[in-house]
Amino acid sequence: MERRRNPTSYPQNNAFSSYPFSDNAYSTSSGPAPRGKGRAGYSTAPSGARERGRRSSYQQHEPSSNWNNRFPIHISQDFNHLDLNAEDDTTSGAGGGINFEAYESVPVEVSGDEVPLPVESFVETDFHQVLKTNIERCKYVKPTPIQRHAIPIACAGRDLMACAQTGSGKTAAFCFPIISVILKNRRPGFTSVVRDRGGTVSYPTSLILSPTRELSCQIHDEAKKFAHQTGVKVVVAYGGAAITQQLRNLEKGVDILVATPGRLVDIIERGRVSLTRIKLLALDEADRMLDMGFEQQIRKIVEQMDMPPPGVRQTMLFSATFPDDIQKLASDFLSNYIFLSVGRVGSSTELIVQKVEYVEDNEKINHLMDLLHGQNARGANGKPALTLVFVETKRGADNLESTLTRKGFRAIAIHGDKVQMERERALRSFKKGATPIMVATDVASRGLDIPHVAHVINYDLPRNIDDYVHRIGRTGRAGKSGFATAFFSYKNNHLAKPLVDLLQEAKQEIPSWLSQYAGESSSYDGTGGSHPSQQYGGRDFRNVTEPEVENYDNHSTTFGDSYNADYTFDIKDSNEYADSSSYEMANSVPPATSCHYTYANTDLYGGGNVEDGPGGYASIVATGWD
Ligand SMILES: Nc1ncnc2c1ncn2[C@@H]1O[C@H](COP(=O)(O)OP(=O)(O)OP(=O)(O)O)[C@@H](O)[C@H]1O
Repeated sequence: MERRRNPTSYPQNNAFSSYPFSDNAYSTSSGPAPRGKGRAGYSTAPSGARERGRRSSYQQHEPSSNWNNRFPIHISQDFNHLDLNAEDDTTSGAGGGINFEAYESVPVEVSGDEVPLPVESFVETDFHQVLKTNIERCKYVKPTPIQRHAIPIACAGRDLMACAQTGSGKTAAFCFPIISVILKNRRPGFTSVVRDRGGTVSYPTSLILSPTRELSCQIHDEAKKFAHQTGVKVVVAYGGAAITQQLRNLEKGVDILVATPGRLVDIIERGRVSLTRIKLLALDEADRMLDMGFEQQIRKIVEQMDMPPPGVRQTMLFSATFPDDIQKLASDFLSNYIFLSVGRVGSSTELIVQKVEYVEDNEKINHLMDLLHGQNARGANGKPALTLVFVETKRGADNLESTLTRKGFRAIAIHGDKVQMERERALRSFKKGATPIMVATDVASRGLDIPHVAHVINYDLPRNIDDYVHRIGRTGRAGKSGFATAFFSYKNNHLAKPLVDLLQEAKQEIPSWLSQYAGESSSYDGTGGSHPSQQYGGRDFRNVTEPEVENYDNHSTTFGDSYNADYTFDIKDSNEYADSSSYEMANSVPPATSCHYTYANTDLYGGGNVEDGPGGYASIVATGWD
C-alpha cells in the first residue's frame, strides 16, 4: 500500500525551550549540595550550582555508607517474607518499601552544555497538579536519582542520552516529562485525529519506541496510570496482536504512541499515523534499539517517515547499558544532547547478589533442579519464589520447560516463536505465581518489571555482558534486593573478564577459578562485551579520547583503558524482538563538545553475603520486599 505523505511543517521546539525549575533548588533541598560548575566547579563552590554556564558539569558526592548494614542478606533464612502471590502492586516503591539509599550512593555523571539542575522532589517540579496527584497515587514519594536528574533536563526541552541501572525508574523519568510537556502545550480545540475522504490519520505528539511487545505494553500501562484524568491519551501498537483494534484505538485520539518498530512502520505505511507532529521521541532500551537488530528500522522511522529532525523534535534515549559505538551512532538522532549516567554505564546494581558457578553442560539440568528444589522447600507461606531462567535458544526454552514440568516443577516458557497470546499467557501465569518458574530467551531480558522475581538464573549465559546486566536486572528492582546465579562453563570463556570486572565493581564474591579464566582470556579483550573497566566513571563517549572517537571534538578524559564492545550479533535472536524491516541512515551530526562532571560516589559497598548451604543455595533471601 502506498504511504500517505503528510505535510511536513515542523513547529519549532521552542515550546519546550525553557523550564522553570527553581534555580535555587539546591538551596532548599536537604539533598546533596552540588559543588560548583564544570570540572572543578561544584566541588568547591556550592553557590556555583546556580551558574548554569555552558558546558557545565557537576558531581555529586553522596554520603558513604555500609551496604551490608543497610541491606543484610540473611542467608540462614528462607523466602518467608516474600509475599509472592500478593496482588501486584508494581508501584509499591517509595511508599511501600523502596530503599532509596540503595540509589543515593551511586555515582551520577552529567555532561553537556548548560545542564539544568536536578530536582529533589516531585513537589518542586512544575508538573500539573493532576500529574502530581497521579505520582502520589503511584506511591512515588520522591524521585529516584535518574528521575531527579532526567526530569529537569527533559522538561527543559533538551535532548538526552540517559543511562541508569536496571529497575531504577527510567520509565517514569521519560513518561513524566512527556505528559507534563503535553499538558503545558495543549491548546483548546486541539485534535490529534484528522478525518478526510482518504480515512483517518492520527497525529501523536510523542512517540515511545521499545524493542519488545511486552515492554511496549508495560510502558503503555505505566504511562496510562501517570496520565490518569489528565486527558492525555496513550495508545499502544505492537506486532502479533490484531491491528484493527489498535487502529480503532488510534482513531479515538492519541497524544502518546507507544510502539514496537515493526508495527509502527506498518501503521504509518497504511497512512493511519503521521509523525509530522512529533515533538518528543523516546527510545527505551535505546542501545538495543540501535544495535544491528533494529538500527535500520529505527532509522527508517526517525529519518524517513516525516518525523521532524533533531533540534526540532526532542529526543531522549534511555537504557541501563550504552556501549561507546552505540552512543556514537545514537548521536545521529540527537541535537546538543546531555549525557547522564547514574551508576557506571553498564554496571549492575549492588542490590543483586550475584553468584557464578562452574557447571558443565551435561550437569546443568541436575544442578538447576537441585537449586529449584532448595528454593521450593523454602517458599514463603507455601508460595514459591518467582524464578526466571534464561536460556539461549527458543528450542532450549521449550525443552527446559517440558523437562522441568515432567519433573514436577510448575514452569512455563516464553520466547519469540510463541504466538503473542501464548507469550502473554506465560507472562501472566508467571506474574501470578501459577507457574513460578519462567524459562525465557532474551525476549524477556529487557525492561520487564515483574514484581517478586527473587532469582534470575542464567542457565545459558548470554553472549555479551550487557545482556547479562539486563537479564539479572529482572530482579533487585526499585530498591529491593535479588539473587542471580550464572552457570558458567569453558564455552563462556570470553565472558570471564567482563564478568569479573562486573562482579568486582558490584562488590560481589569472585570465585578464584573465574579470576583464573579471566586472567587467561584478558589478552583477548572485548569479545565478552562492552563493560567498561573499573577506571571509568560514568561514560559519555564524547569525553573519551580513544582512536575510534578521535574525529570528535573531545575534552580531556580521566578514562584510561580502551573499551572494546562486542557487537557480534545474531540476527536470528533479534527476530525474537518484535517486528522487523530494513532502512538506512542519513545525517550524521557530530556531538557537541562537552565537559563532564560527576556526582561522584565515595562509597563502594558490598552487595550482601552469600553463604554456602546445600548446593550453595541453602537460603536466598531477597530483602526489601513488602
Ligand atoms: N520514584 C519512585 N518511587 C517508587 N517507585 C518507583 C519510582 N520510580 C519507579 N518506581 C518503581 O520502580 C520499578 C522499576 O522502574 P522501571 O521499570 O521504570 O525501571 P527501569 O530503570 O526502566 O528498569 P530497566 O532498566 O529494567 O528497564 C517500577 O516498579 C516502578 O513503579
